[in-house]
Order: sequence, then structure tokens, then C-alpha cells
Amino acid sequence: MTVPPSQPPPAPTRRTVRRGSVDIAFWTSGPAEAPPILLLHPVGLDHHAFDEVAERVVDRFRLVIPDLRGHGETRADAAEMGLPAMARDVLAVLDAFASADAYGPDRPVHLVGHSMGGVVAALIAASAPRRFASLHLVATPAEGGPVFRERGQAALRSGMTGVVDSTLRRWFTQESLTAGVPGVDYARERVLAMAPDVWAAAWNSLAGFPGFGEIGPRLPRTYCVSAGQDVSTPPSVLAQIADAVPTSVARHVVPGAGHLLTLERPAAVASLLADDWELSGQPAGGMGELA
Ligand SMILES: O=C(O)CCC(=O)CC(=O)O
Repeated sequence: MTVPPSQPPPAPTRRTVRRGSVDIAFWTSGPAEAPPILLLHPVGLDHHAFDEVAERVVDRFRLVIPDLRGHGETRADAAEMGLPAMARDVLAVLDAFASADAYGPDRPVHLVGHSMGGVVAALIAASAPRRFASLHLVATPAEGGPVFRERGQAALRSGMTGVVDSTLRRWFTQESLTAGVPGVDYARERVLAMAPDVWAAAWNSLAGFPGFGEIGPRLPRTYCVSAGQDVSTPPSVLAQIADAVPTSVARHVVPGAGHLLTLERPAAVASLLADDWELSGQPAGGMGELA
């Protein structure tokens, strides 16, 4: 059972690591000796997507949360966007974190990716599975496709104001939209802040994701997490992923939430993640690299 701490935790420490012309911003928080957790946000958002989950687990885990390239404080041009580049950025973040925190392969990382962040997480984990104690794929698409490319093209035609409402309707339950929960305002603000060509480039790259057929067998211990009312990546999509991942150990469904379940049901998400992290065994050891 996860209980929110009574004292507000210290503010996360912001750092950057440079890859090419891109400075990747990331934030660390939590006890230095605690198990490390790396969390990757969905398209259009940033590290704040995990704020409400983080505040519930930061007393027991060491959290590392980057802004993926083209998002938040990690500025990048459309030409620099792409899932493989994001994956290499995250490995650079992990190396910088490992060096600053002086941790080695004896402290493998728990990796969490939400939606597009789940695809990035899967690419990283498949390239270096022994670096990770576990992988949570949260509301992650099973494969790309033309519908994703079209979401980017729509922003090129009508700007972010033209796509924000339909995006929020896919991401949240009607109850959250009607109640105007803070997560809706945050997501709206983030989507409107995206440059249309960067948004389109992110969706374009996601459209080309071939799915879990090749990488699934290379993943570490994997948990698939879906939201009961997600119209984008419903539980059936996460079940499809679990079927392609031989090391899939559990499927969780968070009821009453849409695609952005970390914003709609943070307590439920924090609780299930913390329980899984505490129960996860250690991998065999060793470090790999992204091919
Ligand atoms: O917006 C959707 O319908 C799906 C979102 C998705 O797969 C990418 C993301 O949210 O990161």
C-alpha cells in the first residue's frame, strides 16, 4: 500500500547531458541509495507528467525523469526528432546519472515508459536488457501506423490549437474533462506549447514503430499497464504486447482512467508500480548498448 508522505519532498535536482546539439534535461529526486527508477513521458508532455506519481514514491525510490527530445526543456528541431535518437538520449541520461550517483550494474534500473515513452523504453530495454531490473509499459501502442502520422499532419495543417481538443478527448475520460482536473490543464498547456513540426516529427517516428515482434523476446521482466477507459491504447492493446513479450509477468488494468492514467489515477498507478518494483528480482548483470 502506498501512502503519500506527510512532508513535501525536496525539489528534484535538474541536470543536463549533451548529445550532438541537444541538451537533454533530466531531474533526479529521492534517496541516493534507493532503487533507481527511470520514467519516460508520453508524446507532447514532459517530466511533470509524473509529478503526482513521483510524490507518492519518492521517499522510497531514486527517480530519474528526463524531458524527451523536442519536449519540455529538451529543445530539438523537427529534423532531430526520432525514437532511436530519444532512446540514445535516455541512455546518455542513464550514464550521466550512473556517474553522478556512482552506481553500477549491481543496481539495475526499473524502467517505466508511458505511451510514446513506452516505445522508447522498449527500444532501450531491448538494447541493454541486463541494465534493467524491470520494464513497465504503460498505455503503450503495440505498433505504429498511418493513424499516428495523420495526427502529426493535422497539426501541420491547423496548428496546435486545431488538434488540442481532439487530443485531450482521446487522452482523458469525459469525467475528467468535465471536472477540469489539473492534469487536463497541464496537458492542454503542454500540447499548445509544442511546435507543430516537432509534434508531427514525433508522431511520424511513432508511426514507423514496427511493434514488439523483434524486440519483444529481448525485453527484461515486463509489466503491461493499461487504463480501463483508454480509447487510444485499451487493455486489448497491452494484452497484445504482453503476448509478444515472453518475459511479461503481469498485466494491470487501472479502472476509471483514460490514456493519461498517471494524471487521472496517480495513486493507483503509484501503488502498483511500487509494489512491482519491490517484488522484482535482480537480473543477471552486465551492461549492453543500443544497436
Ligand atoms: O494520442 C493517442 O491516441 C495515442 C497516444 C500515443 O500512442 C502516443 C503518446 O501518447 O505518447
